[in-house]
Amino acid sequence: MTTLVGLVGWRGMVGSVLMDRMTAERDFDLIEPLFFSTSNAGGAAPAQAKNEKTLQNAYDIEQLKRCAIIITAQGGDYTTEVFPKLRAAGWNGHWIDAASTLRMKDDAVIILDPVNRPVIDKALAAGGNNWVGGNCTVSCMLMGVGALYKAGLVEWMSTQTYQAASGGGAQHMRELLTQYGTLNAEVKSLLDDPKSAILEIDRKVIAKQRSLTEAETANFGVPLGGSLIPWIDKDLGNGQSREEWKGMAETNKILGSADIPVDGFCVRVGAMRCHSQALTFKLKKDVPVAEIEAMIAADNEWVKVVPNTREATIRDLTPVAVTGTMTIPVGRIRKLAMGPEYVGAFTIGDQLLWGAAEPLRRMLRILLER
Ligand SMILES: NC(=O)C1=CN([C@@H]2O[C@H](COP(=O)(O)OP(=O)(O)OC[C@H]3O[C@@H](n4cnc5c(N)ncnc54)[C@H](OP(=O)(O)O)[C@@H]3O)[C@@H](O)[C@H]2O)C=CC1
Ligand SMILES: N[C@@H](CC(=O)OP(=O)(O)O)C(=O)O
Repeated sequence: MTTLVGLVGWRGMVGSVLMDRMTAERDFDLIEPLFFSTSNAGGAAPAQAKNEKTLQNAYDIEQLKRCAIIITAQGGDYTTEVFPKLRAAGWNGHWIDAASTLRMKDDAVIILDPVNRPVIDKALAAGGNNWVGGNCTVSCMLMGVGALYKAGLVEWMSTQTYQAASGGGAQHMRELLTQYGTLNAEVKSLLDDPKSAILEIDRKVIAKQRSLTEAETANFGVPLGGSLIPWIDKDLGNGQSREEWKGMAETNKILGSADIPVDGFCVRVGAMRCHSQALTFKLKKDVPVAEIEAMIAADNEWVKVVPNTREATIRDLTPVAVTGTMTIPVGRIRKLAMGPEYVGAFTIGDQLLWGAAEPLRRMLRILLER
């Protein structure tokens, strides 16, 4: 009998990327999907539906209990409300989740199988059934430079991120683009005149940015278009943002390692859906750059080492080059001035693909192929 797989959050931004990837990889050929909705129970399920063509109520525990596997990209509030009720009702199926709610629970594994398949297999053998996608920045980083961790070479790592608007959700992407449009409109006539003074344009742009209304900055709280925001997620009260805290906590949990120090600054920039990051490694020993490049390149089929030249970097190591692709480029790999064990690198990933949707559908495949 085909496995009944519940899909919750399938029409959201992460869910839509997940549906596209599942369709492209023919995952639906292997399952009987049961689609849920928090807002439109009784409505029509999407085209991928087979026998069950009606949307079920995503809060109906009895309907959820029918599923052997549930994949949710509905968000943390949904997980907080539904997951405990479902387990309390005796459901022992597999829960695959994009939200961060359950990530650090002892009985949950952060799934990123090209990096931590042994951790997943060990949990499966022990009867584990809670599988949670990692933070997008952490997942994209480990897809790129996981080889150095696997080889036990990393003494510590510092990361400075350049995170896209999509990390906040669909409304944040819209807000960013609207701001860009507003700023452009403000100086359009001056831009059209090649003889206009650039400092006049600059003065008008900054005046507009500073006078954006509450409605125009409702999602980010401050202007992002033409600016940046060096704080992502909650304030932990110790000087660190929650996004920065995830770097070390999740990296170590994914790897099943002891506490390798990972820290740095997480910054929101005006990119659309690719998270970029500059990494500084202190390695445990001096390893030649060519060896580091070879290790990284051989780690998985998606990572791509970009030669550390201007031409290759500006062509292949940008959000514009990477968006919508599964490729994780790692470039700018070089020894730093601090000493032979200090290595710098720059990496980028589509935060909706490897950062959110892809690890979920790959976990589904792992469960189906057992
Ligand atoms: N955005 C990101 O970068 C990442 C997000 N995540 C996790 O995934 C969760 C979902 O994020 P995201 O996909 O951005 O959230 P969305 O807001 O795009 O979607 C969440 C839900 O909102 C409902 N919804 C209401 N109006 C609409 C509409 N007009 N279009 C589509 N859906 C609508 C849908 O539920 P319904 O069909 O039931 O009405 C949908 O499943 C997050 O809360 C987070 O936990 C994880 C990693 C990265
Ligand atoms: N916090 C990330 C997006 C995200 O959803 O992260 P998490 O899955 O850890 O809550 C960002 O804003 O870029």
